[in-house]
Amino acid sequence: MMKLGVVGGGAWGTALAQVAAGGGESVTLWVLEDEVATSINADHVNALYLNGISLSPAIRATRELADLATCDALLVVTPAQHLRSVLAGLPIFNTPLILCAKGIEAGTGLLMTQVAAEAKPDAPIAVLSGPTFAHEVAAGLPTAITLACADAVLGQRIAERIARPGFRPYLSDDLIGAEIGGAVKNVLAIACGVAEGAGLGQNARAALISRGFAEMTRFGLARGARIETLAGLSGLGDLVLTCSSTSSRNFTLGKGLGEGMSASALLAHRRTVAEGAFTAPVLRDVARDAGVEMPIVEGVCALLEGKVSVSEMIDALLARPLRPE
Ligand SMILES: NC(=O)C1=CN([C@@H]2O[C@H](COP(=O)(O)OP(=O)(O)OC[C@H]3O[C@@H](n4cnc5c(N)ncnc54)[C@H](O)[C@@H]3O)[C@@H](O)[C@H]2O)C=CC1
Ligand SMILES: O=C(CO)COP(=O)(O)O
Repeated sequence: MMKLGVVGGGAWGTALAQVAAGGGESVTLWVLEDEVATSINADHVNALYLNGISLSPAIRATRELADLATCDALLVVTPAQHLRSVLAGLPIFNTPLILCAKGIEAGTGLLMTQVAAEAKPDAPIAVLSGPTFAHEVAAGLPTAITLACADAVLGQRIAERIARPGFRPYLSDDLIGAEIGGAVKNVLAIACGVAEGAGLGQNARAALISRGFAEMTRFGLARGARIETLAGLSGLGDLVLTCSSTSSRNFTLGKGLGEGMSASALLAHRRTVAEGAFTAPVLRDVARDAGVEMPIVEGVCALLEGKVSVSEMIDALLARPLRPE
């Protein structure tokens, strides 16, 4: 039995630890905050990030990255902007890393697989991504997810280790496709939240999802992703989920913007992560460099940066030249 560790004790890391411990196997979960470690080890809850879920007693929280050194594989679930620093502190070399963050690194424009390859060049890499609200997964509700791994044998071993009756990984070897879907959909979910907050109606949301998917596809294909991955769980599946629900932090951030609040007010003092706010400007920049048109992403950036009002953002999208679909 593969001994799994989890790096990151936010909502998703905790939910994945719950999945990994689902058969009673012991799981070590590295967390940043003392209070999270205490709450998990003493009371089997993560009151800060995943309140209301009873966790398996087989999950042991630690604040020492060194405690993960004996694991056979690690689910890495830090926010995207902290991946590099946390990997740098991990005392492992060739332990397989299953990357679960959804974002692009600010400053470098690198995807999570590229950051991991720089930080741990000898570690085999997999990507786990899909339409997966943490609280539903932790509660055991039915969920399907993409597990992308270049090494088919390793991918199969990981899939068998994490599969549960209600948690179904689908295997792929398209790591780039799997990670691009998750990174881009967060930015598009902000746009859909804006439409909701501004009361623009359901037609507008469907248009943003469809035209957003066209942007995701253009960007993904330019980076070597495969269309079937983008149209699968980790792309379109996650886009639809995140663009349709106030359970999404990104959608909720957009809703606040659409209601007229500023990004700085909405992002100040928040503990949980809305990855799209960090990914939007770097995605815009790498897309521009690659000559890929992403008008919805451009609009979200301008709104986050306070350069346009909500109505100016919407008007700019509606005033674009008519063109074939
Ligand atoms: N919550 C969800 O439903 C899902 C989240 N994800 C992805 O998982 C990743 C983690 O998100 P969540 O678990 O939801 O986080 P969260 O929003 O629940 O918690 C924030 C996390 O950031 C950590 N953090 C803050 N400062 C840090 C630092 N300096 N170094 C390392 N860690 C730091 C906190 O300890 C905490 O674990 C994100 O990329 C997110 O997009 C993916 C699928 C589902
Ligand atoms: O990635 C997610 C669901 O698949 C969670 O979305 P949010 O980060 O917007 O809450």
